[in-house]
Amino acid sequence: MALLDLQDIDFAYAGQPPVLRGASLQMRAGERLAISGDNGAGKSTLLRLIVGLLRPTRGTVTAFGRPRLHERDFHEVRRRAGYVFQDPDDQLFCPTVAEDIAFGPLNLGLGRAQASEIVTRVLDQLGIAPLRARITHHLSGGEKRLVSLACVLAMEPDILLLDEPTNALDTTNVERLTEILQGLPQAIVLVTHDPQFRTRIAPGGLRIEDGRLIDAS
Ligand SMILES: Nc1ncnc2c1ncn2[C@@H]1O[C@H](COP(=O)(O)OP(=O)(O)OP(=O)(O)O)[C@@H](O)[C@H]1O
Repeated sequence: MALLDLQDIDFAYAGQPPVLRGASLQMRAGERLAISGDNGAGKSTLLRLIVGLLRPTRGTVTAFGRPRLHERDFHEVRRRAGYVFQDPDDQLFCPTVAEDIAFGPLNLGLGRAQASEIVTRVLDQLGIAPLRARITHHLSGGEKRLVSLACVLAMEPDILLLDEPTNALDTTNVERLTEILQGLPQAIVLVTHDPQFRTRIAPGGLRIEDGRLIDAS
């Protein structure tokens, strides 16, 4: 079964020319796929369509074996597809790092103690345990990005949707992130402008050109 199956997607923002025109992609469990394309080509738009933050004007989004049409269909998709936004300030909204990471698990109905264990685990996994009690708003750009990833990993998603995850990271943290992602079992859709990072995470790739996804490998 494909985790994701997008068929012939058209999309335009209101009053704008089309961004996507007949875009299709399939992803299977554990697969890694890089999406490249010029600035404004529609990469972030494609990720938003996958999780239902936007709806196509034509074409179908099938995720985890089911067609997804209505808002209620996308609740499960957002739980199982961990989306790390391009801008961490769109992702982080709690006063402290620990609260931000615990938010998703608590929302799923886990108890305080269990959520706290998850916070410890993902902070350790990303090597950012000292950030636990920090005020999110005061973190550096790179720290925020790692905390965004921690929030998503805390939900144990089946697939990660990563929008420019190396933005604002120094060389050491890019290296650490590369090793972490290489070691994860999840499928990954990776949007990045960094060719070296792309090659190490997702050798196979697609490129958005004129609204279509074409083979870039
Ligand atoms: N909310 C919006 N309303 C109107 N137009 C938008 C909106 N969001 C994005 N766009 C436009 O849609 C096009 C695709 O944007 P998108 O953010 O998907 O590109 P991208 O490939 O992710 O670009 P980048 O590499 O610069 O991040 C761009 O021309 C952008 O200006």
